[in-house]
Amino acid sequence: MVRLSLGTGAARPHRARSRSRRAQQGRVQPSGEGGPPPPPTAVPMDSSQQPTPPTGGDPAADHEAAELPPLTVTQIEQMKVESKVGDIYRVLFGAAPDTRSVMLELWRDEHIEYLTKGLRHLGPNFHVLDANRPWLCYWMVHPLALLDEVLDDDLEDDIVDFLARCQDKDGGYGGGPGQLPHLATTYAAVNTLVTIGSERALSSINRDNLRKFLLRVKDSSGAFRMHECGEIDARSCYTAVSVASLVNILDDELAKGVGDYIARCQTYEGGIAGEPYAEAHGGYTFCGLAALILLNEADKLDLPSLIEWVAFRQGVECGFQGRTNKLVDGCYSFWQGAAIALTQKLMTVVDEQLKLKSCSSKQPSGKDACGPSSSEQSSEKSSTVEYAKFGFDFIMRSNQIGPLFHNIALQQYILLCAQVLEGGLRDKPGKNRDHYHSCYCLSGLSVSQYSAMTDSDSCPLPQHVLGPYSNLLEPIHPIYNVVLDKYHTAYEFFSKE
Ligand SMILES: CC(C)=CCC/C(C)=C/CC/C(C)=C/COP(=O)(O)OP(=O)(O)O
Ligand SMILES: [Zn+2]
Repeated sequence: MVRLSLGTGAARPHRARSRSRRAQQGRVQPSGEGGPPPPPTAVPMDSSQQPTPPTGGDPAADHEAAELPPLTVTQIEQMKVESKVGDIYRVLFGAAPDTRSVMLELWRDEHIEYLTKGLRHLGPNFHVLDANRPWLCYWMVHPLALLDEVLDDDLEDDIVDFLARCQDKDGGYGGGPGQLPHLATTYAAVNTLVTIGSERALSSINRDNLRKFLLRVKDSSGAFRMHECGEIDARSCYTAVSVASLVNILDDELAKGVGDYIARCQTYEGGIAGEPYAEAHGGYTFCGLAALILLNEADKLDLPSLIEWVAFRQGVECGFQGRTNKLVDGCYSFWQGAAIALTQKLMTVVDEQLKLKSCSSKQPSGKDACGPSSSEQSSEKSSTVEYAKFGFDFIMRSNQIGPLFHNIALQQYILLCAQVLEGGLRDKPGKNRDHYHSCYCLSGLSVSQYSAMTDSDSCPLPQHVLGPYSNLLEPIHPIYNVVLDKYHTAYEFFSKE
């Protein structure tokens, strides 16, 4: 096994940590409206149990004063009574909650420590995931960026060097040095490099070769294979389109036929399956919708039925399930949460489709009565399309409607059920933490915190951030799942080329 040696580079003075604009605004006391949502009814509750008694002391005493939101004991007690957080916690963990759980606090320092330690020990500790090492980089680098944690320069350089060794001489990235290039690890490597964001990181991506690799894995149907002779699914289409769009190499040749393949993956339930005639799943629903937006072909989907399917995947436990009749899982906070958040900017298409639906239900020749469908209009698109602009324009667009899921309830699931006290996040209570779930639970938390805002990078109001305002994460570009500031840097960088 080739070992990734991290943290061994020559020491350089560290950059000053620059907290973001949002973090600099400091903590804001949550307003009354900002309290936790109503209790999730499916979590079994013992009605004979009273909320946890007051601790009797100053809840701030355990923590540095500067690190605490200005909540009084009475306010915390009131929150406990209103939200039954104490009850839920006791049922889940069989113990009285600590103050930070009751306050629904994001355990930032613990998560940062867990993720940073993981990055520093990437070589020897993860040999079981030897074919996934760019993923491991992404699953740690991205949540650290969400937490606004700046990596040491030498660590960043080591990651850039390692990913350069995973880059195939003929394009694309393998799971480790010398491994076959694969679309999933290519996506993970490109997103990691964009998140690092330095000139060195961005210029290490060989775009000409990446385009050749993408053409090699493009099937005659238009869809993509995960690797040469590999499988085709909605995930391979998304990862190909996402990296091509991000590094500004997406063109008609790469785009041709992908949208039609993805549209064929939408099922009778409304969600998107991995392949035509398979079962709708949150992971593929995100992939399919995100890819279609990057291709400016979201109107090829039946969006009202997609929205309905995703919205009903949020369970009484407050988290999302990945498919019908399955258990909720923290990682779907992103796959389902981001999919439905994306539709908040697609309401014009949704309205048009609803109008067409009502026309065609009134008269079979609804097409004549209502004019051409948006799909018919989209086939008239010009052939000199600036594809990278679709990702850019989409994020600059305002949300046309508020959240179509319970954004506060989702935050409650992540903070109360998915967080591990020692740092890291997980699928659900009883499961172990891991870097994949840490990445996607925090990505989902960010999406839900910003979902009530009209503009994607404006600061959410305190009532949209469950728990102390210091829980607020960096916003992401939800199509690529990279932190928004990092996306803008990459967009500028690759627009110049
Ligand atoms: C960018 C990229 C690579 C995206 C991948 C998207 C993604 C998460 C797809 C899910 C794949 C899948 C069928 C999981 C089911 O697992 P399961 O049966 O263990 O879980 P379930 O019970 O929750 O359905
Ligand atoms: Zn999961």
